Amino acid sequence: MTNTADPDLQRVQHTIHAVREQAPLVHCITATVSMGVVADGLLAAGARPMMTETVIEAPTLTTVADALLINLGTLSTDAVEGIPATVEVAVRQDRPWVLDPTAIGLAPVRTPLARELLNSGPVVVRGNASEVLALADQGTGGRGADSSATTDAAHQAALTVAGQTGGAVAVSGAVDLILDGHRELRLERGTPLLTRVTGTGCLLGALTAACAAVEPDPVQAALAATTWMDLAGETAAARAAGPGSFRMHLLDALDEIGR
Ligand SMILES: Nc1ncnc2c1ncn2[C@@H]1O[C@H](COP(=O)(O)OP(=O)(O)OP(=O)(O)O)[C@@H](O)[C@H]1O
Ligand SMILES: Cc1ncsc1CCO
Repeated sequence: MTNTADPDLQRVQHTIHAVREQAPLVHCITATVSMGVVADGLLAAGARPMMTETVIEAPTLTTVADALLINLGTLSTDAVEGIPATVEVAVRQDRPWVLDPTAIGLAPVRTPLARELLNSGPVVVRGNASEVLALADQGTGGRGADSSATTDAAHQAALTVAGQTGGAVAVSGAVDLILDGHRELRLERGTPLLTRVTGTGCLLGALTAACAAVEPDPVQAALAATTWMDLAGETAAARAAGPGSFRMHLLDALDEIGR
């Protein structure tokens, strides 16, 4: 990233440097299919991952975390029990936590759980357009984990969710939308290759939690994480032959940004 007079971008650079300097410990309850890329992506960003989801361990381990990610991607029976108790610890300790309501809509357990969790004040809700629409009860979700709606279609739903949490909402896609009750930012960066590797949205949620650990403004934290991901995606796309090498180059590019 080059230096710029844009105050938002300067603050993005500052947040990325702060993640590298402070190496926040991010506890992640995330989809089993994305655990590897989430942990490796956090390490590439200079943060420290910790993943476990059981009620007998996750709340205790979260007492020493700097931020928490709750991703409902492959919601296990262990996590159904572990998530509320772990969120309660983060809230009690005044640690930022991020909700990624992956693949809600059709699923009968995660959908009401995600809506209930909004009452516990996630600093950022991060999801694709279909997930944010379903969260606000304005849509039935995508087919599986992918979005079937455009970011713009989820604008009103994002405002509704932000009104419920008092925090920020980040809608990802070809266009990324980040807003709270007062501000709105749009980014048209990244690469379609980010949709060809599983868990890049989950990793974006984890990066958002890492940024929220060092940046108290939820909109700025979401902006820093989204910019980081999108720029790394662009660099990786220029080097990759396809999805396999893109995954490898994505981790390298996340590591390079902000050094
Ligand atoms: N068509 C696209 N062009 C450019 N960037 C994209 C495109 N689609 C998604 N992205 C980027 O990919 C990243 C992940 O967003 P995406 O919307 O694919 O998440 P998701 O659907 O929740 O992902 P997953 O469920 O696979 O974890 C974001 O940084 C987003 O900006
Ligand atoms: C493929 C898949 N299924 C549930 S979560 C997930 C990863 C993308 O969110």
